[in-house]
Amino acid sequence: MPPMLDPGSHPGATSPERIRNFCIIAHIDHGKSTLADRMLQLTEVVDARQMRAQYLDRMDIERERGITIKSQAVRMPWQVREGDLAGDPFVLNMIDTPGHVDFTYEVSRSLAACEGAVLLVDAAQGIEAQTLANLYLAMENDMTIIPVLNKIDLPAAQPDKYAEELAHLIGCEPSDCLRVSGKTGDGVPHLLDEIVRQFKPPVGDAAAPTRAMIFDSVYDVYRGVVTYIRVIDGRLDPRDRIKMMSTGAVHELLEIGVISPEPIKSGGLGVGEVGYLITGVKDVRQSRVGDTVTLNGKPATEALGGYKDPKPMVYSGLYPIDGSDYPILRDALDKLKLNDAALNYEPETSTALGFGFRCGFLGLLHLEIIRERLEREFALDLISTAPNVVYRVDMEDGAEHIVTNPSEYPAGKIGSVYEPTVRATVLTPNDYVGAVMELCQGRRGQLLGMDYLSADRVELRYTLPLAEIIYDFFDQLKSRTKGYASLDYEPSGEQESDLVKVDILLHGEPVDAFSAIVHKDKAYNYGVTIAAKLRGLIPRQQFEVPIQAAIGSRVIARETIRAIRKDVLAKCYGGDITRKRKLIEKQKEGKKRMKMVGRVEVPQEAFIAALSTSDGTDGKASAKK
Ligand SMILES: Nc1nc2c(ncn2[C@@H]2O[C@H](COP(=O)(O)OP(=O)(O)OP(=O)(O)O)[C@@H](O)[C@H]2O)c(=O)[nH]1
Repeated sequence: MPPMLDPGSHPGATSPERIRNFCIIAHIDHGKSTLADRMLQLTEVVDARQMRAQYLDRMDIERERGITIKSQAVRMPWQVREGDLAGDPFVLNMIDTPGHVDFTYEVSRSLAACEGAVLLVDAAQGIEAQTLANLYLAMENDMTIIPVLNKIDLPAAQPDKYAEELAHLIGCEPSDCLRVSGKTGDGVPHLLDEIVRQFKPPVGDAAAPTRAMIFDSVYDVYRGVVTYIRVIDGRLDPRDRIKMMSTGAVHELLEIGVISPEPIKSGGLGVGEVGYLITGVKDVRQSRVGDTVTLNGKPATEALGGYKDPKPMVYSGLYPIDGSDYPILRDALDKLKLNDAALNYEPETSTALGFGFRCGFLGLLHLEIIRERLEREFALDLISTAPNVVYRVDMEDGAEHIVTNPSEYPAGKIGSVYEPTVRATVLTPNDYVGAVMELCQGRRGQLLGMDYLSADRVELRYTLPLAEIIYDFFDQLKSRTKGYASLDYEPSGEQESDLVKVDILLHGEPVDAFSAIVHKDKAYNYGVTIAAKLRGLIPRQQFEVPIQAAIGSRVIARETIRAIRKDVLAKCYGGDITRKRKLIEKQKEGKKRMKMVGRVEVPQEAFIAALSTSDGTDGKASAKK
């Protein structure tokens, strides 16, 4: 018998029965990237020499923070080692999914490109909130699930205990849960065999008009946008003219191929195959996640389901600390936008902070990532205003306003105000249920339900206003449960709430950067805190300066900065006029960095200090879930 051709080297010619498309889903830090690395090594896609930890996490920020932001797809050849299929060559496409709530939509598209999911659980930690959230997503997509306990090499691992829990959750036998160590590689070959055996091959119609789903697209400086696709029906070949079904835009396919783990050009991709394509477009907005690619000459009539436009959930103003950096910030945002279809921004000006941009993000982590990239890749020093959610305001006269910036809150007779809500799942040991409930109730949460996953682990489900989560909710949750609780949430629409806009006034002038939309019961607290903070930060002036917090024309809190005259000439006796001049010049220099709010001079540092402690984003812990 002639030797079998390695199917991994023949993209475009692999029959669907020989393909398995899968992803690994896990709670953060349960070892997904480490397991993926081991698979790359065992399938000899990467040899030991090239291997570096977390091969698939490309971005520096990802590697440093140990989180996965952009999904990738790798093609790996695998010959089953044991049992009935032993010796048969298969192609495994591993699709990496981002692990954070901000990117739930991208996760759902990655899952839609697979038939199976490896549900990975740390054998020393057990099931966590994201394990559940990901499992539910996988079930909604009708995927086959292989439960796997990881890190069995750890002395603290309790695989028997957690196999029971997992089996109970999925409805299988504890013995169906595989046991592996991504670190030592133990059990991983067996897992690869089971992936072939348990996951279904892709199904599609090779003769039908081509339909391929985009599950990721990234901008590359040299090659333009690289789009990751999974072919559902028909096939795609080099030089085809393709059409994006959501926009109708037509492009020529300049290159098509697979990632293994570097890009390899191919003669085309057929039913069930996963790979990349390049058309020369320069903006990821022209190649959107969830969209369907078809052929211009023989287009499909119906797009694949599930396409959604990314919608910003959280807004914040970004300002350069040095006003002359504004053009650099603008260019930097233009560049980042090429790689990020969810990033939104428009110019705005603030009395306190000068010229900047109002930016829309998918969530707090997304905000932090963008801010960090701006600071790191473009050497910008930035200040961001406290993040806020998007409000819908219905006026009594029937007009509707969408408010993304508190300073644009409409004046006049307001009928009702709506705010976005999330459905949150908290998993906690039994002992902390009281503490978690207290926290959620304090944040205006409504309990939806509570389940015992095992004797000592409880799942609590709440509806919470998104605005209450984006401050320090996660940090509070961790500190009240000694780090044992985990959180996951997804958008769940909007609710009418009793919200008011609180303005902060300096000597009667509103300071836009501190305006906030808050619940009526929390307005007083917000006003008092900000007013007290500013009093400590703003230097005395030659006249008395009241700091007030107000709702409309009603003042709810007040602090006063007493008057003082700073006489720089006080120590200059005698008539040395040149020295006096020098001192006055020096004082003028200092004043240039002052911002004028009405008649009050405020050093920009005061605003920066007040903002950096009033926003919840500076705690690094909030980035990780
Ligand atoms: N002892 C042991 N440690 C492991 C194993 N697998 C992963 N780790 C460690 O667990 C930590 C998290 O592993 P990652 O692979 O980064 O986890 P991840 O799930 O990809 O994390 P995110 O990308 O942040 O979601 C790292 O410090 C790994 O070295 C294992 O099998 N045994």
